[in-house]
Amino acid sequence: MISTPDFLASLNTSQRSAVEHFCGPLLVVAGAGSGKTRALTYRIFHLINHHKVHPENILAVTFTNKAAREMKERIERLFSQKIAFEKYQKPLDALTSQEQTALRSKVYRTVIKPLWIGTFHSLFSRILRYDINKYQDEQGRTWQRNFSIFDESDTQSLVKNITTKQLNLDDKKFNPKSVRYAISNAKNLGLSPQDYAQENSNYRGRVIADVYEEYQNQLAANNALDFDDLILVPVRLFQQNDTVLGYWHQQFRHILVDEYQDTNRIQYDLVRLLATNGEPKSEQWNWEQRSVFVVGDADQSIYSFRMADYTILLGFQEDFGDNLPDTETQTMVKLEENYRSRENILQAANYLIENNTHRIDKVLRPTRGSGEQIYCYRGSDEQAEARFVVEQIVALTTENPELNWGSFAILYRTNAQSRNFEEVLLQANISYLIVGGQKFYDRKEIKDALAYLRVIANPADTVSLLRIINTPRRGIGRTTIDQLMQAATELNVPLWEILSDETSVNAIASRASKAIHQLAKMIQEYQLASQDQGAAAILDGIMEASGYLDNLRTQGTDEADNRVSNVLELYNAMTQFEEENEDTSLQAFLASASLASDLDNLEEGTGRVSLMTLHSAKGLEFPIVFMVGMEQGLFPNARAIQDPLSLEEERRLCYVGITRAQEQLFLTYTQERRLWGYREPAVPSQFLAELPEELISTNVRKARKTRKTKGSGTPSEEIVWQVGDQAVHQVFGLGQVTHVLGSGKKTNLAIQFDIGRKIINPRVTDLIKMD
Ligand SMILES: Nc1ncnc2c1ncn2[C@@H]1O[C@H](COP(=O)(O)OP(=O)(O)OP(=O)(O)O)[C@@H](O)[C@H]1O
Ligand SMILES: [Mg+2]
Repeated sequence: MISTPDFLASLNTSQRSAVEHFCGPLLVVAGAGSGKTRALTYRIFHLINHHKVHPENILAVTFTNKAAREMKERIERLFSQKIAFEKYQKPLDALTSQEQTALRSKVYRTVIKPLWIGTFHSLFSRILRYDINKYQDEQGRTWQRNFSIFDESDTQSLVKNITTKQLNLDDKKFNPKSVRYAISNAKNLGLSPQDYAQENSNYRGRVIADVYEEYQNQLAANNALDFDDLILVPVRLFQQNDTVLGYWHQQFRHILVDEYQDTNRIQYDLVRLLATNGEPKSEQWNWEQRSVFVVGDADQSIYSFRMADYTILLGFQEDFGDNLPDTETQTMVKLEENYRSRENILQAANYLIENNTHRIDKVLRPTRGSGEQIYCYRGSDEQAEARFVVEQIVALTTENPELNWGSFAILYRTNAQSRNFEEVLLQANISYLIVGGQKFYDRKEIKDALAYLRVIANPADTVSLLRIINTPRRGIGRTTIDQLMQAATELNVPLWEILSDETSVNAIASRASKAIHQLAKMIQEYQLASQDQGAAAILDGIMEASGYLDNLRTQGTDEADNRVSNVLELYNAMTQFEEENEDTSLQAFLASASLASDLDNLEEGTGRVSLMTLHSAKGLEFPIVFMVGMEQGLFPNARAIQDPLSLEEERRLCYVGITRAQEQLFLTYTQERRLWGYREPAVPSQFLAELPEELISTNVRKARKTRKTKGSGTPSEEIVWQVGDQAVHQVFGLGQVTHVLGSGKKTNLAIQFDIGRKIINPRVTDLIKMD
């Protein structure tokens, strides 16, 4: 008889005590790579498995959507394993593949789907879908539950329209970008336009407050929110309406937050309101069957430019803990072992961060052998630097069969630094992934498709309606559109109300009226259909009915073909969304698309070198890390050199970078770099000098020049794939090809794996075709 394994056996004593903590507040503080995220993940499993907490009563906040997805996968694995033992007395792997699939999809449905795991933005946009109709802002503006979420480009153009067209402001004095930034900051501090005007009583402040006020009017007129509203509106709603707050307070009995050092005041208010039902601090807080569990590392706080504030983490125990009935109750756990990095890497990181004055000292002990020295390399210029990095990647993969391209990360301070690395990687025929490059959802055709869907879901969304009114061309000219808009503005109604009324259209638009009627009729049909059809079906229908896809198909250029495959990829993303989520409505999908952050790449990153900024690397780990551009003025950046507090934040960023590396770390800088168009001599970063000399080697072994490219088995490139083929993927295991998307060099495969459908590029991902 095989007994069920102890699932917490892979945790150390401190992690275990954090995981087993049941009710009341708990703060886990610890350095990088000490298993904080792991403890948080296991605690969710333990709450459900051991304490029998219902998954829908758990709210877990992650920093990215990707982290949320990984956490769900992990918890699903643990549960499937547990059930395999209980039901079959066997480990999961020993079951037949049918048994595994059936078991795992049941776990997904019953345990994972009902969990509330995601970023602050995605979780609270979901809550607003239920309750925003009960909210009113200080000027009496209201929103409906089918609200649109405007992204940065939508909000930018709203602001620009207000500053240049409505208020006739000078573009140079009131640069729309900086005005938008000021509004966003105001929202992050919880300031309304009136509050803002009070705090900034000079001319500029008053003007920005006016723009802010008008910006709010327009958001409301479009029944739209911006990203900041997704946090600010719930806070205000909870403060206004006890019933709504009471409902969600009851629902979320256990609240967990990862990366707590990077929360800002408004996000903190949300956590505090939900956990305490808005009661003032007193002995009334009832911690029975309820907990707040946060994990973080003040040394990794790197988002102060988004108002993140690590003193919130430092204040946690006082905020939540000092009025507990039982003073013996534990409110803090420290983790002191690092499981990620080799000792040399860890020592360097610890040494560096000690240069910061604003910190609490903590212990971080290595558990792994010392490993190689840290290599420091100086290239003559940025091209030599890129060549060096790529040569090392080639040499290391050739020498070490366990490494593949996915084992490497190149981390830089600013996005612009990626170009040289991309060029050399391309020449060497090495596939790479830019994390945080152009978002899938920012591509023109995807924005067009989403605009159609947004108009169907929320006809008041005039911004989206204007985007598609004559896309593809249907003979509705600029003058007609202006006249329709003018009527809408004068009557103070959404454009849709004019456009969908035959009589009004006939009166305003003579020649184009037939085309407008057709458009309105088509949108109405799909509005009706969306009441009982899933989001993917609606996309499919409207893209054909509107002639959007036909228009691209007849163009016959590579670019147009590419756009068609992107729309198909969107379709696939939607079917995947429908499989993974409880709420499959159009609104729910649109929210998830708006919130797909630039760190979530739709395509798979396995088997590719990752390129990203140091900020994007938070929470991640890679066997081999290159930190490039280690130069004064670049890293630390020029502003920070003048300002001690910013310098400390740059140093924390450097600490984050170093601690991403598991096996080996490379630091590179140049003798001379082209910056802002000029060639300038470069000065090595002061952070290099802060590392202990004995850990650093400047004697980088010569990389062997080799042309060998890596990839196991037959290169996937030569395989011709068909629907129905069986494919084995390194990570996802065995799957079946359900669609071949695009053609020739652009072919992508949709493959159904146990964990769900994925779109895979067979030219960059190793796939084995089964006979
Ligand atoms: N008790 C343990 N035994 C073995 N490995 C562990 C243990 N705890 C964590 N790990 C491993 O150590 C690595 C780092 O863990 P994790 O990502 O949870 O750390 P973290 O504290 O969240 O790091 P960061 O501060 O960078 O977010 C992971 O690969 C994880 O699987
Ligand atoms: Mg973590």
